[in-house]
Amino acid sequence: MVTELSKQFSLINSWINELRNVDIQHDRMRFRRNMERIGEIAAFEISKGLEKKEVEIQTPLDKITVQEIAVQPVITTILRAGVPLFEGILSYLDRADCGFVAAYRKHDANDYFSIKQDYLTCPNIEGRPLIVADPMLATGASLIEAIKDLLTNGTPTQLHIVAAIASRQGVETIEKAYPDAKIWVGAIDEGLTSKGYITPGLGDAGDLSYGEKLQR
Ligand SMILES: O=P(O)(O)OC[C@H]1O[C@H](OP(=O)(O)OP(=O)(O)O)[C@H](O)[C@@H]1O
Ligand SMILES: O=c1cc[nH]c(=O)[nH]1
Repeated sequence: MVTELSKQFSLINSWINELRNVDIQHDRMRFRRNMERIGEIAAFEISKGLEKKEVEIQTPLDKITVQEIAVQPVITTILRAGVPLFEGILSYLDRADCGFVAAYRKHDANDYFSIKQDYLTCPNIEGRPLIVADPMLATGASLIEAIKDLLTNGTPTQLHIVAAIASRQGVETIEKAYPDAKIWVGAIDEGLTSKGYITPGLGDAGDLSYGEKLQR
């Protein structure tokens, strides 16, 4: 199931507009903060579907029985572009555990690329909700590789994928690979270039957050 968070107009539309706008997106602190804000909204939406439990707390005046998250999720991301979106999610789901995957596009002489993954560190996800943050769901190849590896750490109760911008093709690829996943995306764009860039998209999320990388 996919939820496009900007479909119903709200503040999130303005933040996505700023991520895309060439006159604004090079303000790196604002770019990262807008990614974080999308992560915060996604975390809030995800929290509505988390399993709840009843707990009793003591106020200064009385006891009260309230609802709390029953099982804390594990929040994960793909380095490096995913970090600001991840930080936004973690700032709301602030008792979660966290995991990290490093993946990059390795280009060949014809500029075709494959996904190279060389780092995974993640707590046990058995019986817990798993959230995977990846700001740009382009072809979906990075997410598929990352999730495949993450699932070696246990079977989650729920799988949530959070992206700021996704291509229609990327969403369909993930839906096919993980039909039970809940996909939370800021906006879905129709285009994907031959080099795997979302159009109109926003360009390179990692470079805009942290500086232009040297090609490997
Ligand atoms: O859906 P895909 O086609 O796999 O592409 C999406 C990947 O591209 C982005 O990473 P990028 O390589 O831009 O990040 P970096 O700057 O952190 O290397 C993004 O964070 C995804 O991981
Ligand atoms: O459009 C895209 C695709 C992959 N990675 C990005 O940063 N942007």
